Amino acid sequence: MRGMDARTRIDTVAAEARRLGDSRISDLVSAKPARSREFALRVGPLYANFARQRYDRQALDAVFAAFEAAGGTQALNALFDGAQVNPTEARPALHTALRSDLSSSDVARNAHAQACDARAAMRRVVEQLHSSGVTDVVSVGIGGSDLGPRLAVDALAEAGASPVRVHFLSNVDGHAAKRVLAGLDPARTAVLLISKSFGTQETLLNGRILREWLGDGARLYAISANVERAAKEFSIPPERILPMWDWVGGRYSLWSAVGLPIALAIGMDGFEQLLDGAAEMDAHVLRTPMRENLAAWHAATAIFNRNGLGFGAHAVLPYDERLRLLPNYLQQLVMESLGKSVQVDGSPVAGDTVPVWWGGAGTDTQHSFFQALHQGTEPVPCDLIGVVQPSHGHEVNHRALLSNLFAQAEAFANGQASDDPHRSYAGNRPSTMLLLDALTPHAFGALLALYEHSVYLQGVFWGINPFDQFGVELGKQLASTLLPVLEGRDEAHDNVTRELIAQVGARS
Ligand SMILES: O=P(O)(O)OC[C@H]1O[C@](O)(CO)[C@@H](O)[C@@H]1O
Repeated sequence: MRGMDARTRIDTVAAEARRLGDSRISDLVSAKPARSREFALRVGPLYANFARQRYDRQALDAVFAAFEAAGGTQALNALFDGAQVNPTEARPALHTALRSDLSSSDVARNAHAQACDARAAMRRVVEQLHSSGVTDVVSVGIGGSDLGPRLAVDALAEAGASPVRVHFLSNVDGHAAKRVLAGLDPARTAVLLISKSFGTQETLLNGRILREWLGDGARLYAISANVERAAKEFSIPPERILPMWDWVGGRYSLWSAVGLPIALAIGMDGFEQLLDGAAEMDAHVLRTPMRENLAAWHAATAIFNRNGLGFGAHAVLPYDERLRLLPNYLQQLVMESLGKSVQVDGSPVAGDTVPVWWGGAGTDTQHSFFQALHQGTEPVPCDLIGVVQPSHGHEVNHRALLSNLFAQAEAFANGQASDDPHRSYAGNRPSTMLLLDALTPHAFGALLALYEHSVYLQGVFWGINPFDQFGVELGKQLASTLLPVLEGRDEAHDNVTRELIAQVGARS
């Protein structure tokens, strides 16, 4: 098994899916009643049930063996130790060092020490802003410098609990700035410019709008790995710039000072609980054999559904309004990490990699796209996510919410036969159920860390680098060449683009 290449790993998974043939989820469950318990794991506040997937123990074990053959355990150690797991950019990816101290390597220890210093600086900024009379904070950033903090604030902030309201501005579309600024008072607003590179067009342009709008630069802060550029272009003094590092990927950065909007919204203690939850998942993932390892189960499920069953989409369906932005966040985490067609050595991948990830919050989405999930021609495997204890007192609603969550999972798996083909449900549609005890910062941190580690293990299985994102560069380069065309200073080189820009000229 050892040294098995990616092609063989994928073939192994496909062979297991073929062996299982048309096995139905309902048959797998009824043949082995213990499956509903045995295909479930708990890590702290997070429970996961995989009984309604279309594999059996033998298939799962084959995927775990393939993970091991791909060097999964060593790869996890390499990640935590700060080895160069991002070889195309010659960097480690030490997001784990931002929240846990599980490796004794010098690189990881040094990173953890820097993270602790940055956290102390964050605490000072939070105290300063909470006691400054500032009522609103606008966080300007995009991608990994926006989606994680935006999700966490939406999920965890209780209205009125913080002295400041936190707003987010990401899109280069000026309507976004117009909307965010409407109703805000520049004299009582602070602005955070968050950009690892400080070279991102959207953030620089929005940052300039905000700096001008603020008038007084005294309430302008930056979080960046490019301190010089932040200081130079926006004249922000060093004490108002918090660090980032090239050893943290943007989409893995909410645990760093990039999470300042979170700390402002839920308090620094809440932010540290978030880190503790992620650290609990880190310890579990690093120390637990594949067969009991929640991230390995989650990754194996994704691999089986993609390479075994050939499904091209995956839905994230949180049954909690507070997690409505989770699909947006996971789209970047998963698709920017795993949307690759070449292996680390540059050779083509051996089979399909990431499917399309999408989704939305239940029960709203039941009334929009669930029709396709139940009766569309291709099953869409999904993660259904529920929260056991709500933080509201509307118990009847909460029971209704949970009844819908469990009902959908049952309907996906079991379907329902009918003589009328229009009213027939094929079922046999795989789903994983994730249940959080409550949506605390700790549980939320554990959930996000689970996804990060699952993504990493999927990358290891496919032999790809989950930490680069060169695919986003071409569009950025072309946009920069088309800017002078839109300003009438150059000609477009592509015929269709030239025609489109002529339309803009004629109508504006
Ligand atoms: O934090 P920065 O450097 O502004 O980058 C923002 C985002 O842009 C990307 O590079 C993709 O365009 C993401 O990976 C990153 O999170």
